[in-house]
Amino acid sequence: MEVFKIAESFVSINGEGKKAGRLSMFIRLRGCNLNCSYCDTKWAISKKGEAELMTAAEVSQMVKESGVDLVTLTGGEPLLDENISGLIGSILSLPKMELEIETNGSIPIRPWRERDARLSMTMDYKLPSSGMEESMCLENMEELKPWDVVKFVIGTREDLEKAKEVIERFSLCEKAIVYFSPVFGAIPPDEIVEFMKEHRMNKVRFQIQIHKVVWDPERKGV
Ligand SMILES: C[S@@+](CC[C@H](N)C(=O)[O-])C[C@H]1O[C@@H](n2cnc3c(N)ncnc32)[C@H](O)[C@@H]1O
Ligand SMILES: Nc1nc2[nH]cc(C(=O)O)c2c(=O)[nH]1
Ligand code: SF4
Ligand SMILES: [Mg+2]
Repeated sequence: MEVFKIAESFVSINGEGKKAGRLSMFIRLRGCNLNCSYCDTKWAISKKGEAELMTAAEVSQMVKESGVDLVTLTGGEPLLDENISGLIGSILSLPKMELEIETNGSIPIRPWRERDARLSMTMDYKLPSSGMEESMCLENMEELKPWDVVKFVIGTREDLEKAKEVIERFSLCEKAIVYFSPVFGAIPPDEIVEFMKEHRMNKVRFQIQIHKVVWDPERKGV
């Protein structure tokens, strides 16, 4: 029986993406293949370290008992787990359950594309200030569905220019929902809005991580 390394699980309001503001059950898997300069979850990058080992059936039972109707599968990098299909299937077998997967843009999303509109991807494009841009899997740009999100987490002016270039090169606003979000505390948020105004980026949405405003930004489990 496959087990998953759950670094933490909790119910909170969703602080990011198109379902922001709604209650969600967060399931954070351990282990990541990248090491973004700004990562706010560095403690979960290593495969080692504290984790609860749970089967897909145990996770879906926990979700069912939680009473929420949305799951955010995050990490670390959730798509790194070779058995992740089993966990996705198990969560989606719960009636009316919605599932969003936070993924870093370096892993092909194709294997999970044919499933169900209840499954959406929130996929990052890692910009220069992350130090991880060369790991981006550009084939993913052709796999996006209209209900997916592409998120640009922006730390510098150079990041803004690069995000604009990538949006135009892959016509991203025609393919998915596009967000700009500041690296928390790294760039004045109004600089991002001014850039959007200057370039009339009518289809890009601006977002700040809500949970970092509601709680101490360093706090885990929220
Ligand atoms: C911790 S990551 C886990 C999922 C996956 N590894 C990824 O990078 O998408 C979840 C989201 O938090 C964002 N994030 C991490 N650190 C951040 C920070 N300091 N400020 C803003 N967003 C951040 C990431 O860019 C990603 O969109
Ligand atoms: N409240 C809250 N919302 C979130 N949305 C995405 C998160 C993540 O770490 O992937 C996250 C998180 O860590 N907390
Ligand atoms: S890919 Fe996600 S979890 Fe991994 S280092 Fe970057 S932000 Fe952190
Ligand atoms: Mg987070």
